[in-house]
Amino acid sequence: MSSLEEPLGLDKLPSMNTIDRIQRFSSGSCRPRVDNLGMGNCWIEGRSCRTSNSCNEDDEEYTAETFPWKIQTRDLSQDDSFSQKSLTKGRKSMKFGMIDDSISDCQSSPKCHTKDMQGLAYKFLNSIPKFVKIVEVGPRDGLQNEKNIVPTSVKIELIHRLASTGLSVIEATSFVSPKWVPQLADANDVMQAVHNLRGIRLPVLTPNLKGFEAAMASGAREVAIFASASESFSKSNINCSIEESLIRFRAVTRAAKQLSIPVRGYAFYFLFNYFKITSNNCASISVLGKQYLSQSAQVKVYYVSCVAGCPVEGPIPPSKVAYVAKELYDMGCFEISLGDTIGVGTPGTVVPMLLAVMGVVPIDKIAVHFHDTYGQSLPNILVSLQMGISTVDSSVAGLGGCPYAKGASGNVATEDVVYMLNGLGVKTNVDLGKLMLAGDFISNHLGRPSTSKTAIALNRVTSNASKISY
Ligand SMILES: CC(C)(COP(=O)([O-])OP(=O)([O-])OC[C@H]1O[C@@H](n2cnc3c(N)ncnc32)[C@H](O)[C@@H]1OP(=O)([O-])[O-])[C@@H](O)C(=O)NCCC(=O)NCCSC(=O)C[C@@](C)(O)CC(=O)[O-]
Repeated sequence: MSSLEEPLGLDKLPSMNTIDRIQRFSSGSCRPRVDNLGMGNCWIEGRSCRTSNSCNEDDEEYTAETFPWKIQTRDLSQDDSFSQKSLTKGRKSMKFGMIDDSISDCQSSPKCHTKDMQGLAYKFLNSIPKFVKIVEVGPRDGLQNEKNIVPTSVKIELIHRLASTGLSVIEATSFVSPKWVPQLADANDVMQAVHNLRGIRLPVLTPNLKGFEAAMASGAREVAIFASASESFSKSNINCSIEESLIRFRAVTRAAKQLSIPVRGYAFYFLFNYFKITSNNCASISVLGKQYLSQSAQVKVYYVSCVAGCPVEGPIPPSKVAYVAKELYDMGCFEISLGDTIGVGTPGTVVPMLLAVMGVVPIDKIAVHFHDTYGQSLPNILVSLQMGISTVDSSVAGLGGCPYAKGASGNVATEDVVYMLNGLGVKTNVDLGKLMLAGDFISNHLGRPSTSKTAIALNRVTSNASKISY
């Protein structure tokens, strides 16, 4: 029998459809409900009732304490008096949390306190989209940095498994120079094998017209271009300046438009990149005091995070990211994915960056793409959702750890994103169990454990359950 500290099994995970509950309460009516949280089978004005005509007053305390946002009896977004109070009177108001110490005036009266606390929770959760599109980038961003070549057949199997989970977008590969990214040299073979998958979008990266033409020949029907917000790193990643890259990308978007091919744009804002530098200019490159050495002796490949700003150009302002994002949007990209490539961003830096981009690109065209090197992806995603972003990039099993840069890890794990969204009552259409099978498949092939904490916890439950002797 698993003890209390064991994680819940897949079939027992709480699936609070919080957003629906809040809206349901504001109508004040009671509706019978099947509730796997044991929260009673009917709610009136946020109180858990056994039947629709006998609400048990005692439950209110239990509910208020455990799920303060559930006792929502009015739609606060219309109630200016409350929002004005929490917005204006608070001395320590947080930008998006509206936490201020005027709430403490309510401490003495439970009624007032409960209502204010419900209001805060409502404000934290109400702006979160009801549906989030997950863009799975594991087969491309996840695998591109793998040192050992993954067989084409394994890449194809991974895409098929991901396609069975309910994911609607799976980034399949890149049509880039095999000298730069040997792992994806089999791009054509992969796309020939999967391009006919039904009901799934399979975008591929194309840095220039050559890549675009190769992608079209392979059967690809959607492409992605990728620009950086800092000169020096544009040169290291795609061997040209930002402006030159934009010229190249305009040629790709023009060609794509003629064939009605949708183009996604990536804008890197915390640049993760690599300089191919000879030893004599190593000294100038050491941001964060760390230098990551490549495996190859003859060329030192340094991975430099420019979170503290570009070692050459200094801080990269969000306005620069907004400039690149707007250029990509204006040339016809249907969506702009903002990439925190080595995961150094925090909610404190993500918010101003998103505000800058939201000033020039419609919010429903913005996606966020977080790597989890510093464990900041989920808080960064949550704050993005609270700002209204509804497209999140992620990588099954958290693939993408860079074999050259010690400590640099992959994208946020898709399993962890789905678990958090399920818990928030946000729909994704992704089956977590099937997703974990895909993650197990690729992790077993790579010979290393998944970095998804959700997968690790749930797999532990399954293995414990299988050990229980009956
Ligand atoms: C862009 C180039 C090709 C320019 O590279 P270049 O050297 O400037 O290009 P070139 O025109 O001089 O060509 C050099 C060689 O590459 C060939 N070539 C030229 N273009 C292509 C192509 N499309 N596909 C295949 N081959 C190509 C070309 O034919 C030539 O072959 P050679 O004559 O030497 O035999 C090179 O810099 C490159 O491939 N870079 C790789 C960029 C890359 O894939 N980076 C990783 C993806 S971005 C990313 O991961 C970040 C993101 C998006 O995930 C967001 C985030 O995580 O934050």
